[in-house]
Amino acid sequence: MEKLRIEGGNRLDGEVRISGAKNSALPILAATLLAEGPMQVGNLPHLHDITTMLELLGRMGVSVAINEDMSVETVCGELNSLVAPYDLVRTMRASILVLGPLLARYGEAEVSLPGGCAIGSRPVDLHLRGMEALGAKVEVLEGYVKAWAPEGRLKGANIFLDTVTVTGTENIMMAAVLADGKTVIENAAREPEVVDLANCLNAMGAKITGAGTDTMEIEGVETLHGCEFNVLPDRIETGTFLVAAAVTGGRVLCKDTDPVLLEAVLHKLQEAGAEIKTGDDWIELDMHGKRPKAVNVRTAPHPAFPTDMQAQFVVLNAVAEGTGTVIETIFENRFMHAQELVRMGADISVEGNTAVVVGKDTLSAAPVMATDLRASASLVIAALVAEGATDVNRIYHIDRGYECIEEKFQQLGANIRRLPA
Ligand SMILES: CC(=O)N[C@H]1[C@@H](OP(=O)(O)OP(=O)(O)OC[C@H]2O[C@@H](n3ccc(=O)[nH]c3=O)[C@H](O)[C@@H]2O)O[C@H](CO)[C@@H](O)[C@@H]1O
Ligand SMILES: C=C(OP(=O)(O)O)C(=O)O
Repeated sequence: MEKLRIEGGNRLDGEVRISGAKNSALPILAATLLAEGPMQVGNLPHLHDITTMLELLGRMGVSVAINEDMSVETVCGELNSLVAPYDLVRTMRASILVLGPLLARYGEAEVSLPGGCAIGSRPVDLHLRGMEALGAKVEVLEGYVKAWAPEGRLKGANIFLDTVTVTGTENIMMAAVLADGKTVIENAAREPEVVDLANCLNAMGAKITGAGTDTMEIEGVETLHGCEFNVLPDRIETGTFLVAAAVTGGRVLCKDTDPVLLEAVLHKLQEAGAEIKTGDDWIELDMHGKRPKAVNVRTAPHPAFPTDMQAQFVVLNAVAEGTGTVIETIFENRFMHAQELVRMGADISVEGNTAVVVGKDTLSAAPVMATDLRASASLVIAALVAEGATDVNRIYHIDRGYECIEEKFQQLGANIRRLPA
């Protein structure tokens, strides 16, 4: 298995281009199933999850072509399969996002239940209840969700989500766009990726209002057409590079990003002592050689502090001046990085959903194991400041969510390389 070897101690300094957002690209690729006519999706990040989604679409019978500018063109007509099989779904939970579009346009779908993952149980009950509210019949049999629309077309409905769910909101929105009548989703997720998907669907001819608020209204239409759409910048990749620069006392200019997408994160970085400057599509962080100050963080749905940045801030606190408390309210088991960081000399105690992190002057290198995507990112950041050479193992997690991670860090002056299996 490949690993990353990182020699810590270099202060990061430089510019990095931020890629398109994985969590926006995946639902938008799933939405191409709804388009009668060609769709062109640009600013796609070069990631394993994107390849998996394209493979899933291809297996179902969507024609997929990659253009010279790396945008993807899809044409989705007659499909030869309405099944998302286990071998693909098990590597990527976001495969569940084909459920809504398939039901909406083809009246049936069979999607393997996504497996458990290291950050919590992650059920999909709210997705399924949403489909039922829209008139679908849903059965879970032999590990597969089988859903069909007995009348051929789904029917608009009022749906209240008990818990704010990002992919749940996206799945229900994609099911509702072709339904007969109006759907209202209450307690909808407000994440920028939900808004990006709604913008894309509207560009395809959908009638969605209220995206970005907790109440969305969707007036069903008969058909959707193709369009050209560029996915928004990755706010989590942006935040990861900002934290990496901060913990090394360095400076980074993130280009092709959007400061509006990560206000809560920027606010915490300022509280940690970073100087932050922003423009329309860039963010510059400068620590001026200083050590960060510990900050308290509590994750919650957007616009509050994102759970996908929690692990990175645990590392920031681990090397900061003072003690920081990190509370995880979204996933019940998202502190797997804490144990690995402790092996690098961090002082972290986890009780329930709270990690108390006492800042240390320095961390020390140790072989560590990545357990999930953002945990992997946090280990890389820790290795950048640790004394000695750290090997981060099981990096297939990181390749799900970070494009060319070692090249981008090298560009900023880090000593990092990928070692073959
Ligand atoms: C591909 C993608 O966009 N992934 C993101 C998405 O994941 P994902 O959409 O899977 O996360 P959700 O927003 O659905 O999860 C939020 C909470 O709701 C619970 N829940 C969710 C669905 C459901 O049917 N029942 C239920 O109880 C979950 O267990 C969790 O406790 O949002 C998460 C929260 O911002 C991010 O960490 C992920 O990076
Ligand atoms: C948890 C994440 O992704 P996924 O929902 O694809 O597992 C993430 O992006 O941090």
